[in-house]
Amino acid sequence: MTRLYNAPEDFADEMVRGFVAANGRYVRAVPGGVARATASPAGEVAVVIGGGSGHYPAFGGLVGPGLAHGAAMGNLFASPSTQQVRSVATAAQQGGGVLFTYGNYAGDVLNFDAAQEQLRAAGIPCETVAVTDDVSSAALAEKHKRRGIAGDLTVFKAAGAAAAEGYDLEEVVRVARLANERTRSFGVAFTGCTLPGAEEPLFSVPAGRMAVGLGIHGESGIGETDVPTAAGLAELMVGRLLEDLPDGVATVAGARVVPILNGLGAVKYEELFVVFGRVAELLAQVGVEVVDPQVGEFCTSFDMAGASLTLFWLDEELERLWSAPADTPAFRRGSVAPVAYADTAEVLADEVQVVPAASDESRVAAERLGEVLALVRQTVDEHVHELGGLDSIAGDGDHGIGMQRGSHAAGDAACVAIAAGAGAGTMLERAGDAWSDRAGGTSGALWGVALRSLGAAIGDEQAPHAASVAAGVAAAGEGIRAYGKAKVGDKTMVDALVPFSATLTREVNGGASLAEAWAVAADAAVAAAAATADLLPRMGRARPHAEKSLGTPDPGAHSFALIVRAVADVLTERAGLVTKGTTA
Ligand SMILES: Nc1ncnc2c1ncn2[C@@H]1O[C@H](COP(=O)(O)OP(=O)(O)O)[C@@H](O)[C@H]1O
Ligand SMILES: O=C(COP(=O)(O)O)[C@@H](O)CO
Repeated sequence: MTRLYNAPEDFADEMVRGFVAANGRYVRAVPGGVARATASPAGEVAVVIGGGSGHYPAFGGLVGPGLAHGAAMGNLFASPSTQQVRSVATAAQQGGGVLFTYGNYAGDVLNFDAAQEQLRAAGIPCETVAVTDDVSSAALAEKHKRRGIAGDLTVFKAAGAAAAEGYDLEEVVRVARLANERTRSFGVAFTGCTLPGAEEPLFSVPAGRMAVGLGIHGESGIGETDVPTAAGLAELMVGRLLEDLPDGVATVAGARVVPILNGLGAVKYEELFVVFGRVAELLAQVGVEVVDPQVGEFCTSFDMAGASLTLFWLDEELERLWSAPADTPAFRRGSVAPVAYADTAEVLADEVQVVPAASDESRVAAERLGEVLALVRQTVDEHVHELGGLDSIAGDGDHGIGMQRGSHAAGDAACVAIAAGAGAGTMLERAGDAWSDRAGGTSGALWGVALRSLGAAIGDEQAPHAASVAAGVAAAGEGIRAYGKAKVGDKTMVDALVPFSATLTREVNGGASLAEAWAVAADAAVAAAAATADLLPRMGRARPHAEKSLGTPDPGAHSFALIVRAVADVLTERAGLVTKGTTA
């Protein structure tokens, strides 16, 4: 149970504020997360980490000399948005380029990759290493599909130390890849976590049973077994990790390894020490030389009761980098040389956004579309718990709160744009920016793409009409597919969007009004979303838990269908909004 919060939707923002207030010696707040409070040498490579909130000390707690230069801090269990990542990297970079490193999750990959493209276009060299240490999330042959869990730390630390030693970007990337290749983790859970404001944990494990192969977002394990003794758990974890040796480790005897026994939130340090006693014995029995073991909390999942073991297989260079000094809120070793505080006076003035000229009819249409966005927000509010519940079956339970944050931000941005005299196209583009910026995660990025594509197709000249709306929806669909790379049948929102768009275009081309065409298309989306219950997910968070999701519709397809259905009802009701063929 997460007991202490104000409004649940404000939890992540308030957490960051308090974290900065408590750690001003290490970090300063920047839009989107935190950057080092201390100055770094000009030309040093900046290591920028990040991810969703709810995993402290990942990610903000690992910012400081010898480790990360900045952390993009997303909403609870949702990746930071592209804007957040770009903004933190811009604040953290020192002229030597940027390494992005983070756990390998769909939302993080989408948003960090997009930020990387934007930074490169702005002339800032930028590379990425996604951490893939969780052996339970994919077979060794598909290591690139594995998730990042507590092994994030070894990669961040190696990269941060290399940057501090003056390695250039290419060399920092090499070291981060090597550390990732030589890091393996495996975890278990006894209970799921409960998000602030939620009444139920994201999953539960029957009494006396243990989920094996945990995820750090309240995803249940890949399998289940009886709860073993502490020694039995140590044997399970060490045994599993010794089956998955990294390339370059031919034999375990004589290998030097940093073990990290990580508590997920509700397992006590004393319990971890009991487990670790047996871990150390088992490693010694096979001839592993334990170096600088770590027992504590390094990547958590709120109040989840669980533990993971990471083995970091050192070579000479990695051992030197691991042992190098670091000074961050949550990870300290050795003593770092005294550092001055960063001069932040010049940083990050808000961009002034000028509203482009628009025709009168487009401005009137913007007001009507603003009402539609208010309806989207209301629809999401009414279904927020249902969406979270669907997402908790095989995902991370955040789809409701992510959609809520995004739709509220889009509605607010629409009001600001309308008040500033924006046309319909600009208003939708601003709403899309706000949606993706505030929601983060996969669906936030994709709804941002959708609204921006729709806005670009509609423009600020003419009032939207049935044909331009159908073309805009088709452009939104193409944008989402190009960005997210999902195909029909992968069990994503694309499964509802594609039939919706195809039906809308067909009906409009056949002469239906927008209201008539939208209603038929919404029926198609609702049916297609329901039919995703029979599919196995091939993309996103639900993929490692594919079988669990059978029988449950995809959350993103379902929310899409709810929204287009609600819009259909309003369009039909207010048919005055739409005139056949030409005027919306
Ligand atoms: N590659 C993708 N393309 C399109 N939609 C996707 C993709 N990956 C995931 N989704 C959609 O995103 C939904 C999950 O959204 P959300 O929970 O908000 O994001 P996250 O999984 O990042 O926390 C899924 O139910 C699915 O519909
Ligand atoms: O959940 C996280 C990001 O992944 P999504 O794919 O957006 O859910 C985050 O907590 C780990 O970075």
